[in-house]
Amino acid sequence: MSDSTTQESLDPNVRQTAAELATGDRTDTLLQTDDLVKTFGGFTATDEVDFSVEEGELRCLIGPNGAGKSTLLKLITGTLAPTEGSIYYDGHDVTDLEPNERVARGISMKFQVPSVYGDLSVRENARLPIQQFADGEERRRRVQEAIDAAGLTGTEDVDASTLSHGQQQQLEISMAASLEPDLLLLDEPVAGLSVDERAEIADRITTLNEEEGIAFVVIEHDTDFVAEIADNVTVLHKGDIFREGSIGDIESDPAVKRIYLGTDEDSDGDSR
Ligand SMILES: Nc1ncnc2c1ncn2[C@@H]1O[C@H](COP(=O)(O)OP(=O)(O)OP(=O)(O)O)[C@@H](O)[C@H]1O
Repeated sequence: MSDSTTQESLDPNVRQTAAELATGDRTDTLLQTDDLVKTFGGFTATDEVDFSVEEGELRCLIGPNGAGKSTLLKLITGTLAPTEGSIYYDGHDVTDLEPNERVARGISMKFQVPSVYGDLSVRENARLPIQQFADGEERRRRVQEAIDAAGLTGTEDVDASTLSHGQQQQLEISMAASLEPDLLLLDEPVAGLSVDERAEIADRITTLNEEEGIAFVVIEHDTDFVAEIADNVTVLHKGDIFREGSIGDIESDPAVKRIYLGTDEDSDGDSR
């Protein structure tokens, strides 16, 4: 959905670096958070986070429980409002936009818990996001494509509650992808799934990334799954970015091992 027209490039909210302004070049950064802070009462869940995603990138977000991963994704979608800081998407400041306005800009999210409507059929669920912008034959075709892409051909009329957990996750990824996002955020998409279901979700994510150019941020605990899908990994710890790199670099980093074991006092002299 990103479309940098001449009009948009005159938008006073467009953020460009001094170098870009000097040369007229734009980078390929799709998302950038700037000193993003979220506090709950006296507790800081994200602490001045500068997180970025390039166009078409597939990035995994890992970190111990409570590191602030889900909070960061909710700030990006607008489900949570930041305490301080800014979020730039496709060069525009989207910090004050409502979640639905961010969806219209191209940010889509699938939450940790499947949120398909169990008492609606597979077809009715698949139709929900599509009916906002397509009707008639185009709507029918796109709904069927979403169902087929989820591997659910033949289940169109059954209640979604009768699907397996893995099928519900597939349906929900289809629903998020049918909004034609440029950035899709997935919070633990394979939690509780079987080995076969995990492989199918991995396939689905890499296909959407490679064939449709959708950039992903995927929260995941299983490093084998991360290694299978991700170009790049960000490690979040105590609400801030602790490391970024390839999964190979991250897995062999002793400081990362320590934070997972909860013995990280040596790495930053702090514990939370
Ligand atoms: N609405 C809230 N009110 C108060 N505290 C919250 C709220 N949401 C999150 N937190 C706290 O913020 C911290 C970060 O939570 P978050 O869910 O972002 O972590 P996470 O890295 O996604 O963890 P996990 O891997 O366990 O899902 C946690 O200590 C959590 O208890």
